[in-house]
Amino acid sequence: MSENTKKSDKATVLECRQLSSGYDDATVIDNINIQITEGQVFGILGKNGMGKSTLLKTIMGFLKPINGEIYYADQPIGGLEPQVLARRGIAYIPQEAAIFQDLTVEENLRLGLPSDRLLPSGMEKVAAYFPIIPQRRKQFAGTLSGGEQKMLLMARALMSDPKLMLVDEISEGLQPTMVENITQVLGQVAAKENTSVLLVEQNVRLVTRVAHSVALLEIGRIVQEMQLDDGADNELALTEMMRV
Ligand SMILES: Nc1ncnc2c1ncn2[C@@H]1O[C@H](COP(=O)(O)OP(=O)(O)OP(=O)(O)O)[C@@H](O)[C@H]1O
Repeated sequence: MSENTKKSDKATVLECRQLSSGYDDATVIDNINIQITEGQVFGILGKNGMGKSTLLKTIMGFLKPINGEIYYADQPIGGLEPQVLARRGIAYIPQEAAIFQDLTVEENLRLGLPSDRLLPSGMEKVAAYFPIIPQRRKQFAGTLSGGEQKMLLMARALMSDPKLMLVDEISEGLQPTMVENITQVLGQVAAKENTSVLLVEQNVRLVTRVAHSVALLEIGRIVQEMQLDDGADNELALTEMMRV
């Protein structure tokens, strides 16, 4: 049975068809085709400047596609505003720590919710993945460590019960133990909540540990795509590919 046949029993959550995007006249991502099913973790590996953030910003509506289409839950979403997509269940975790430093952890979390009434159940959900977050609810977010700030970003995304999470280089600048923790949470979220995750990264180890499929992005184009087989030495193979 081909991989495509195997994938077809799960609903497609995100599909990019011949997607191109960029800034002003400069095309940065070019003719991208990806398909992500429910509960699937899809990793995109690429070095600096290859277009990883541009791809996520385009899917999230911060940039308008130059060409091609984006479908989310079978509906075209290309060009819709980020807040519309957030309400429909897409959570975006940007590369920069986009938290409000002068607000408490709890106040930051509230901002991700349509109503304060959802805070207790949201906090309960977050506690299962990041116990430290409820413990620090009264602490100013700006006083959290870099890793804890990334946890807060993920916690805020999780509280909105997303169907799809777009995660931009979450491992950047983090200690290996923190990367390990976040990797485990991403895997658990996909498995338990059936959330799909599109992860763009330079960290081959993280992607190999958690992703079901991986694509290699080079200068805005996907040059290789593979399913990650359990047991195979995917980390070594992907590290070699990244080096080329
Ligand atoms: N606002 C912008 N205006 C013009 N060009 C931009 C802008 N942001 C990014 N670029 C260019 O687009 C290309 C891809 O950048 P992008 O940030 O998508 O790459 P990346 O793979 O996420 O890299 P990194 O890992 O360094 O964040 C780069 O050449 C970059 O200089």
